[in-house]
Amino acid sequence: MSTLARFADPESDRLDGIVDLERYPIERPGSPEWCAVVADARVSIEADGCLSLPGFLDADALTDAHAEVASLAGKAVRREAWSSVYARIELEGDMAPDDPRRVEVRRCLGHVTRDQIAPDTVVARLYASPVFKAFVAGCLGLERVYEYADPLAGLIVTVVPDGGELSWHYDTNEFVVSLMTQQPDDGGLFEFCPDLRKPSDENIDGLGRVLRGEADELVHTRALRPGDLQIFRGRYSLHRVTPVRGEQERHVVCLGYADRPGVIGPVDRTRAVYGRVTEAHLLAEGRATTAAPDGLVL
Ligand SMILES: O=C(O)CCC(=O)C(=O)O
Ligand SMILES: [Fe+2]
Repeated sequence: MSTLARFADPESDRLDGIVDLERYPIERPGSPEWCAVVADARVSIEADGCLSLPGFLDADALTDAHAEVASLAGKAVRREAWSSVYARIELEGDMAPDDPRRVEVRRCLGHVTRDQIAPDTVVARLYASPVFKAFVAGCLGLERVYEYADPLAGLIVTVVPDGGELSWHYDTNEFVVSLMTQQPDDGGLFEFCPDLRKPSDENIDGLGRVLRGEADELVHTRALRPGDLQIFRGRYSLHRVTPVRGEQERHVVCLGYADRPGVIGPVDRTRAVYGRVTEAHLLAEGRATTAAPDGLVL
């Protein structure tokens, strides 16, 4: 498809040429084939909060996505920073130094943010596609999902170089769909503790046990491969990317969605994680900064 044709309709319903539709026939929401794929997906997501769909991308789309993401990743600044699992410095003021909510863990990676990703790239087209959103909603048992309104974090590439990692954390938005475009030589595994926190229950004890390495039985591991899609409840399941080793960086695209419109990351967290904020973050700052509708730290 020509670049102009793609730009003309960034919300095109067509997923052919992006998704391997023979393996995952999801282009007609509600059809018997769609319902069968979604029913299987729900079983996995209910089992441990994380669904993996191997070989989701069409082979040519994966070649394009790999090249597009690698070119963007070349421009991403690698930053090392330490922060709590919430990265909410404003909330830590009165807590004891050994409170699990303020224990600092290491992040060392680069980010390509949504404002740097052109709308005609494979990943941006997938992200905005109404058919794809209907599929994600179906897998999660929801009527619909909304694009995460955060102008930086809504669509993001994590670029993890040799020696880099993304330690334990919770996300602000409910669901992340991740898509690997480049696998590292070694390491870079995705680890998660399904539903470690639940609406109205931060589970501080469980958090402390995981941070102290005393809860291996709660930790699940997934090794993604290029072209695989993963759907994951990152707001409730503590998760991390283990250290990467070797020359080849790890490139993963995170397509963020929420269960309601207008979700945007808080200013302090956005600054801690991405090193900058936008006007939209500053404008949203007047809203509640400590709790979301589910009673958890935003
Ligand atoms: O790179 C990944 O697999 C996950 C990234 C992640 O958890 C995040 O960016 O919040
Ligand atoms: Fe995350």
